[in-house]
Amino acid sequence: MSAVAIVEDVAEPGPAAERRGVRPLLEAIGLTKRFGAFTALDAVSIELHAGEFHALLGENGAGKSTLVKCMLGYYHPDDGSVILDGREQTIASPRDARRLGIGMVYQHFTLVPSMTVLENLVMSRTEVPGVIDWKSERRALSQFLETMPLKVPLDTKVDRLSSGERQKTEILKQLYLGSRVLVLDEPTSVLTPDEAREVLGFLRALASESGMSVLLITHKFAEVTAFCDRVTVLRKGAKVGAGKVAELSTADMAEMMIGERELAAVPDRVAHAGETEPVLSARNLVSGDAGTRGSVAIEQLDVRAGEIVGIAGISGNGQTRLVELISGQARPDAGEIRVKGKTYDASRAAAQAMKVRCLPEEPLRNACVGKMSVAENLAFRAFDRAPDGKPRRLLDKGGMRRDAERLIAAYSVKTQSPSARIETLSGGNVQRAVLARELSGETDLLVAANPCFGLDFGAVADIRAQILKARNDGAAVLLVSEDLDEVVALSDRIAVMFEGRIVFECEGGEKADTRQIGAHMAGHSAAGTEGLH
Ligand SMILES: Nc1ncnc2c1ncn2[C@@H]1O[C@H](COP(=O)(O)OP(=O)(O)OP(=O)(O)O)[C@@H](O)[C@H]1O
Repeated sequence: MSAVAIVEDVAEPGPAAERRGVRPLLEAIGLTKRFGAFTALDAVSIELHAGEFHALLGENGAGKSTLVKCMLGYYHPDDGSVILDGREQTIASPRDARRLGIGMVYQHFTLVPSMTVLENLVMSRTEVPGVIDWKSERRALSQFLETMPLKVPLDTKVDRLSSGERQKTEILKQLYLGSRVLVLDEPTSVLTPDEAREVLGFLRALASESGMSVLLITHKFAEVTAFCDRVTVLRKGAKVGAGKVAELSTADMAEMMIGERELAAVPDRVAHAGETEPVLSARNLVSGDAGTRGSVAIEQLDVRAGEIVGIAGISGNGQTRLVELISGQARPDAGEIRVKGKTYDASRAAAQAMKVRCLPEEPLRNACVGKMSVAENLAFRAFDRAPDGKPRRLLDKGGMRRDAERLIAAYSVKTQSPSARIETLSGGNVQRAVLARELSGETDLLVAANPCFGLDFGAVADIRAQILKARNDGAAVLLVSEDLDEVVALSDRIAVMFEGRIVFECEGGEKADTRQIGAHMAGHSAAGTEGLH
């Protein structure tokens, strides 16, 4: 057995539960879920006590989402039971879960963008009257919100909210619906560090005061140690450990998650000779009306071979549009993008010829066809070319499968087989698959948007190593990330975007002053607006 013995889940309650008695509020016993011949969840049990903040850890594909989906009625487990308040429950649908007070906040938003916060909250109830008395609904909601330290504007349409406000609305929605068990799937990935502390601190306090039980799926050990009472760890669909957070070190938890496997070593940064012509240059790039959410107004942005330029910014400040413009998902209203000195129209042919590769946000939606196989998705860049680069008329299915097997092994993509539909992969494994496709072959320009979003720490090490390797091999890398630590760690230079413009630039790595960068991200400076060049 490894140095970290499997910690028996001794049904010991967390501190708040100790006050309230030992019977768990919710208990899942022996949950098993199979997809065909594949067992995604193998007799997993978990106990959530009243007032407890419980972390659920595991690598990408370990079965965390499958477990909570079984508890919430999205999946019907093949075996096992869910017990609430000591009574076995049949949770056949999410509606049943909601009725029982089990709610979930997803990684992706479930609010209706064209409706206001008020309308969203009212319409989310299980029972909505045929005729809604909006006046009294507003009064009730305002009173409810007054008791909450998290603030959201009731009359604003959701599509006008920042990511942080949307996330807070999702959480408030669950509290408004009266959830007694709240499951959160990586809630802080769209929040700034301050917002993350605010939200988790609030939920921590609320759990202790009200007896609500919170189950937090996270890849961030800092959140587990700062906020959680107990932890359950899954590996390959099985429970491999559980215990009190206070009695476990980060290393213990990491070892439970991955065993004794070594993490990828991040390569040293290779120095490149002198100033070169930029590989990517954007001039006077405009998209959308200046100052509106998500618009872009960049005078100058250059990225040279062998460097990583990191774009830091709070979500909604134009970074997503910038990536869309470079990857061809959107057209600029004005301005120009050049790659290696030539005008770049971001067509598939141009991307092929200029060796431009892109890992967009939400890769399953933006870079994959979910119903096609992993092998087919991995072949999107190359299926119509022979190895010598000549056009190919007939698909080489055998070759596609061999290439897929090679990439799946090289990038440790967890899939049942190359022919599995890519939408059946866990979120982190879709991310790995797309990066495997984009980094195979020669790359002169790599655009990576939030490349480590939702990835476990082992995968983060792998992906960061791959990006640095691409840079060391001479690629120009534009890294757009909402994770400031990631931008600082990986970038040679950093540009901060605020309201569509580049408002600040500085060196990356140890020389970066994160407080100063943070202030510019929040728009707290009238600093220069020159572009990065
Ligand atoms: N509908 C499905 N059909 C087939 N396989 C599935 C399906 N849903 C999940 N799986 C498989 O079950 C396993 C567990 O996936 P799950 O999404 O629960 O992992 P996870 O721990 O939540 O990962 P991540 O951290 O990447 O979100 C994965 O191997 C995944 O490919």
